[in-house]
Amino acid sequence: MTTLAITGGQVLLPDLTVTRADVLVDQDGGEILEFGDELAGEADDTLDAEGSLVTPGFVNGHCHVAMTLLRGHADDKPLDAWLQEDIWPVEAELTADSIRAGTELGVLEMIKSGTTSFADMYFFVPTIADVVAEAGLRARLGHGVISVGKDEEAVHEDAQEGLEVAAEVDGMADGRITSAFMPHSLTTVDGQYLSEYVPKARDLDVPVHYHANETEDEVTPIVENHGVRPLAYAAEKGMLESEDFFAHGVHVDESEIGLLAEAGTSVIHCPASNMKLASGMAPVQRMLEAGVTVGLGTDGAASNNDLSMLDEARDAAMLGKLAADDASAVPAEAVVKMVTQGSADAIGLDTGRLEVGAPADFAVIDLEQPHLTPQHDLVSHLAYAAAASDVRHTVCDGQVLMRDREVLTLDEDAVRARATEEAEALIARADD
Ligand SMILES: CSC[C@H]1O[C@@H](n2cnc3c(O)ncnc32)[C@H](O)[C@@H]1O
Ligand SMILES: [Zn+2]
Repeated sequence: MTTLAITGGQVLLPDLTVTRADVLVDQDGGEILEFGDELAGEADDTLDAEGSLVTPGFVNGHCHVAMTLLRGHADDKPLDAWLQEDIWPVEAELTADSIRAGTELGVLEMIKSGTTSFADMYFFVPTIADVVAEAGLRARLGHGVISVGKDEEAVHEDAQEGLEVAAEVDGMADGRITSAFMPHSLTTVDGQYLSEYVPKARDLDVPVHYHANETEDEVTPIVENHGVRPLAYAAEKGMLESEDFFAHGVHVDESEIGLLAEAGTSVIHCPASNMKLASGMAPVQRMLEAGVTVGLGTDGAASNNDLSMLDEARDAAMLGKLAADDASAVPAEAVVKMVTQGSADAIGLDTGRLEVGAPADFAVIDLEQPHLTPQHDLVSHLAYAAAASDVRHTVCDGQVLMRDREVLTLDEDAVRARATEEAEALIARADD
């Protein structure tokens, strides 16, 4: 057995207490073996965590990772105009090479900011899976299916691709990659296709992931055309199972919160995207009180505009208070849970907690920084003060992906150069 010891740090436990301990990891099995003192002598390799906080690797519950190529391309518009005028015309020009370059850039940013797992809905998914496998992360991946603007044959091809891709990538990279069927949203995929293809996803035994209740404009047509709120409509379409998860949940009413709590369907809250597109404020405190599993996601880098889950945690706490008009709402403990166990549970990955036998996924945060001094409460620091650049080491499945801020699985300069080149070529094709 090959082992790794993370030594000298303070460790964040699942109950959000912090304890001084070394952590011993089985790198072959990718799991935590032991917490204790002086474990360096027992290990083949060590990672120094003196003056640092050892936390579970962060889990990004909703992303479109290759959208890093569109970061800063189109800002300051609401969702519909942004997608239709700026984003979709450029995405029509994406190639496998651009997706590879954008995904490499996105996973590089994730590793540098302590994210070890993510859920992703996009195009050219086998290429995304290759990059995830090489970079060493965990991910639940799916092809985004859209019916609007397509003839019937094209929609069937798209939905079929969604199923085939889910079957193809599930279990790749020694099980670090899993999949889902991913219809884009309740308004961009016509009901007849949801009725036909969601049961086929059940036959594959994969969850369903989609966008829902993001803007008022998305709620109104469903109420008008189907006579029910969007999540009741989702339930009619079989998309409200306990393994399913959807992004946003901004405009949900009490009846829908009740449906979610009963069904066990999870919500991925994306506060930065919701603020930037002015979509609204999700009732996160209400959903938590009702027992809904809430995770956190960045959404794509074009509506955020970064992939840092520490930023997302702080945004969730701040926005949650504003939404509830209550400073005690969505406290530090809640967002630290959301960015670890909450997102992991929501997207159905067995990670997000540091205990013996759990997957060896870590972010190690350097606490010896002015903005993290003094250290009254490390959970408070994680929620409100720590930044992506404080992440020292990142470990996923027992493998060191970043050591002392050097990413070991990707060549940072080459990734940035390729992404710059591919992003410029993509925009040029779209402008032609
Ligand atoms: C069909 S692949 C995914 C699709 O979703 C688009 N997208 C990015 N951000 C959002 C958002 O906040 N709401 C809805 N759709 C979004 C992305 O550009 C892809 O086209
Ligand atoms: Zn999204």
